[in-house]
Amino acid sequence: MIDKLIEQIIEKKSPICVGLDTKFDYIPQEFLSHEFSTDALTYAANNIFQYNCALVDAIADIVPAVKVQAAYYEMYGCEGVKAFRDTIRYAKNAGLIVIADVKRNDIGATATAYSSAYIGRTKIGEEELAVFNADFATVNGYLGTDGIAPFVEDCKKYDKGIFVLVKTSNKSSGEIQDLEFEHKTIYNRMADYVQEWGKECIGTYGYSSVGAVIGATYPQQAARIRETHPHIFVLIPGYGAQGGSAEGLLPNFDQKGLGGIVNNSRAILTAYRNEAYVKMPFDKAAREATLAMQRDILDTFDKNGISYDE
Ligand SMILES: O=C(O)c1cc(=O)[nH]c(=O)n1[C@@H]1O[C@H](COP(=O)(O)O)[C@@H](O)[C@H]1O
Repeated sequence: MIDKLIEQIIEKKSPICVGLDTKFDYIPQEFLSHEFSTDALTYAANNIFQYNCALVDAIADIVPAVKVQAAYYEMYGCEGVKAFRDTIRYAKNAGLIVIADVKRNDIGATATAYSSAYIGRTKIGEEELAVFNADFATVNGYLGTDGIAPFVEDCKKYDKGIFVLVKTSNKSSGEIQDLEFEHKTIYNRMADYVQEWGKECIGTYGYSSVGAVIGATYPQQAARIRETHPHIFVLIPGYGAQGGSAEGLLPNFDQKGLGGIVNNSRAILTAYRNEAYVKMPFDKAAREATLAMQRDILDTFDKNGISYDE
């Protein structure tokens, strides 16, 4: 799966993932459907799905992927989870690669069930069903190898991928991840495991379908990880609303502009509230904000001799 993602990144010159962390409150009043259906949760979930469809239509030709963050759907109950599933389907039909941001993990047997749900298959009698059928899922590796192995198996079996949390973007991520043991930080040790777990999933560009999450807010840590983990492809959240800069993304990338994909959720979802785009409809504003992000990254690449052209 990593090769398919990389091919789209090269084709669109866009190492960008739009985050569909869609809250009902983000939807502008004028877009809300007027028929207040059966109950509030159904109403919210239907509107969220419609909003996502309009956003996907607005950005599908300029980005390779979307990341659908499950928490923003679970908060609307079963109806929200249905919107999550339908959003994944819609984005895939639009030709996008979909990352299910579910950050799952558990003991091996239960991790197998999570993996079946998001990237594998659920067996019912003779049938095998791809339930949420995302291309990638985010996972938490801090339970160790038995909690990740089922996901890796499904990556191989069904040509899927995972991103394992290594160094997260949030302020308190250092409380545990930066602790040192035998002269190595916990996050660096996790990166060692990610490289080991993914060694049979390396594609033609030299990156593995078993990737890592490293926040844009921690460029020095990203540089340290990159020194010794050349095969790890990185999902990089934290650009935009969390303050990560294009300069700070550089340690993740090689000279061909490969090695990572940068997520941006709120700053694109709610771009219509930004002064720069305030007169635009939300979908046009989202597209413009995405194009501005692409320019920012490509200009920074250019200044540092990084290019998608041969
Ligand atoms: O796994 C993630 O995607 C993730 C990891 C991390 O370290 N930090 C982080 O912000 N995220 C997710 O990335 C998105 C960031 O959203 P914005 O800050 O609005 O761009 C949210 O969906 C977070 O849950």
